[in-house]
Amino acid sequence: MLLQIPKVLSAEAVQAVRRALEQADWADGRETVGVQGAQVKRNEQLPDSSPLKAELGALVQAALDRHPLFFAAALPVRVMPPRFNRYQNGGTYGFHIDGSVMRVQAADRAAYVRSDISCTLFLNEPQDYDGGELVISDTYGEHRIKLPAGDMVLYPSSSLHQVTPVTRGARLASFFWVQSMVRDDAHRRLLFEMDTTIESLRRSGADAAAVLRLTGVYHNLLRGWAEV
Ligand SMILES: O=C(O)CCC(=O)C(=O)O
Ligand SMILES: [Fe+2]
Repeated sequence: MLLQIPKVLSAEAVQAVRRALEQADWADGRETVGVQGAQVKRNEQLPDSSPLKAELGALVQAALDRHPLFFAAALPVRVMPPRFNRYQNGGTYGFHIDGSVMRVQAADRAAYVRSDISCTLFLNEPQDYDGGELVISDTYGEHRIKLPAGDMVLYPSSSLHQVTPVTRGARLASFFWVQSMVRDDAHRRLLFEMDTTIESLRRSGADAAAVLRLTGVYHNLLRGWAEV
């Protein structure tokens, strides 16, 4: 499922993150990627050891925790600490596939996250730069994504994707991966559709007993599919 989640960060939070990123020390994005990715990756990132990365990452993670749509769509069990990237002067990240299993910290060999879902949270406005589209290729074709600051896209980590060259200005984003309690994307989508439909039925004042039974079906499907 490819889903856009609006307003993960407020305008004020976006401003604060962007101001902090203006002062930041950036590193070559190839430091956090394998051989395959390094051939096509031309961008900058906050180093994993950077205190600013930890601070801004915590802010993003807190915003995700408050967002009901993120929980409903991702059913997160583990989230990689968010990273931050910048593309400018032709910066790009050619077609690649994200690593399937990631270590949270190089020193901690026990902490792994399986990447079920990839997320990009846009931190500046589409009119600030040319190019920099996130192109996601799946069985339905190619989707080109470029969102307002504060909005996020999530998509299955099994998809090939690229970021097209930024030919004017700079593109700033936060990106991270989620291990979902429901590994199968098709199951996750069914649960998301059921969850949001139950919510609209509830809001429209539908028959409470029927809504209760449907809620039971939702939870019993989740109980069957969840790995926690
Ligand atoms: O910058 C983005 O939107 C995506 C970055 C990406 O695909 C990656 O770092 O694996
Ligand atoms: Fe990627």
